[in-house]
Formats: sequence, structure tokens, C-alpha cells
Amino acid sequence: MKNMIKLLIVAATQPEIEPLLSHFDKKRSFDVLITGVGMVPTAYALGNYFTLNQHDLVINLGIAGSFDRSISLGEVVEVVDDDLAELGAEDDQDFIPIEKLGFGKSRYFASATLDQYLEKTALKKTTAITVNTVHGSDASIAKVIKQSAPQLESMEGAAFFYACEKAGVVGLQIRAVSNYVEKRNRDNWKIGLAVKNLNNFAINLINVLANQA
Ligand SMILES: O=C(O)c1cccc(C(=O)CC[C@H]2O[C@@H](n3cnc4c(=O)[nH]cnc43)[C@H](O)[C@@H]2O)c1
Repeated sequence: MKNMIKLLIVAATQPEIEPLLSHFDKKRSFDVLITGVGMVPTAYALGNYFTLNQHDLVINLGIAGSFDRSISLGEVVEVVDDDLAELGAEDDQDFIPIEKLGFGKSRYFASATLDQYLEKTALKKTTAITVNTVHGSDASIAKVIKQSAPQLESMEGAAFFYACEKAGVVGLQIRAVSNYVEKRNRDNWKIGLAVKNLNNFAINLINVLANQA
């Protein structure tokens, strides 16, 4: 009998992973944790969960905004480097990161890469920032690009990596781009396409993982 990878799928909202939940339905061989939107709910939910449960691999699935226009709307990417970009202090027009203040760190990294699990993966590896407030004005977008030149932004990613690091858990973050980060225009968002592509990718990945080990 195969020694299956014990897998946990983490998402902020159920709609983001609804297609894969329906796909596997009663034949589901993995656990699921819905944390709620944002870094605080994510850190709390994962911290709590990790004290009670053990997994070989934890995958954060979600949609994201992209600063990088070379990434297509709907494209699925692997976020490997994620920054709590708001963690620090303002000094008039300047920003002092938490590292410079001497109170810890803001950057967290994936503790594994997808190519350790999938032989052929064409997904781009990206950087991201994790924010409480979705950027939606030209001024704030220009400021954050100057500050850290991120490719993507989400509201949970770095908190996910943080919780995995603290718990010593192997974590991957896979996201599909639902929108470009721009002056707010919700009509331009392609949430349906991003969710479809994300879930198709995840279904294939979970099937591959089930046939490994
Ligand atoms: O209507 C809105 O303004 C809105 C803002 C953020 C997210 C949503 C969602 O419906 C999905 C929640 C989920 O989406 C991630 N996300 C997607 N795009 C972005 C973005 O441009 N900046 C930050 N986060 C984004 C986020 O991780 C949320 O959990 C609706």
C-alpha cells in the first residue's frame, strides 16, 4: 500500500477552492482549512491548526493581484518570497522597514518548491507582498513599487509562510492572478478565470501527489 503524502490545502475563502472541493467531493484524501481573508485570521487559524495537526505538505491556494504586466490575468504562479510590506514605520515620506527598527523581519519564504513534487512545471516563481489594504490608487501603488518592487500582492501569503516557518512545516503558495494592481476598477477583475485556472492546476497537482511516495 502507498504511503500517501499527508496534505493540507489552505485558502482564505471557500469560493477560491470550490471547484476542487466539488471535484474530489467524498473521495477527498486531503484536509482543508479556510482561514478567512487577511493576515491576522490566517496566522491565527494556522497557528491554532498546527498545534493540533501534522502534515507532510501544506499548500496555500488563492487569487492575487499582479503589479507585473508580463504575468497574464488568470495565470497561475508559485509565490516563493513574500513580504509583510506594511510592517515598519513612516518617517515623513520615507518608510523604515521592521528590520531597520530592530523588531524582527518582514520577508518570509516558501520552505519547498513545486519542482520537488512536480516533474514538469512551467509556473513562474514570483515575489509578493502581503497587505491589509488592497492597493487602489496611483500614488500608493507608485510608493510600494519604489519601496519593494513586488510582482504580486495578496492579503495572506506572508502570514502563511510565517506560520509554516514558526511551526517547521513544509509550505508552498500557489496563486492565480485575478487582477492587475491599479487604480480600483473592479470591472477589470477576472476572478472566475483565475479560480478556474488555479483549481485545474491544483486538481492535477493533488492527483500527482496522490500517486507519489
Ligand atoms: O472587492 C475587493 O476590493 C476585493 C479586494 C480583495 C480581494 C477580494 C476577493 O474577492 C478575494 C479575496 C482574496 O483575493 C486576494 N486578492 C485578489 N486580488 C488582490 C489584490 O489585488 N490585492 C490583494 N489581495 C488580492 C486576497 O488574498 C484575498 O484573500 C475582493
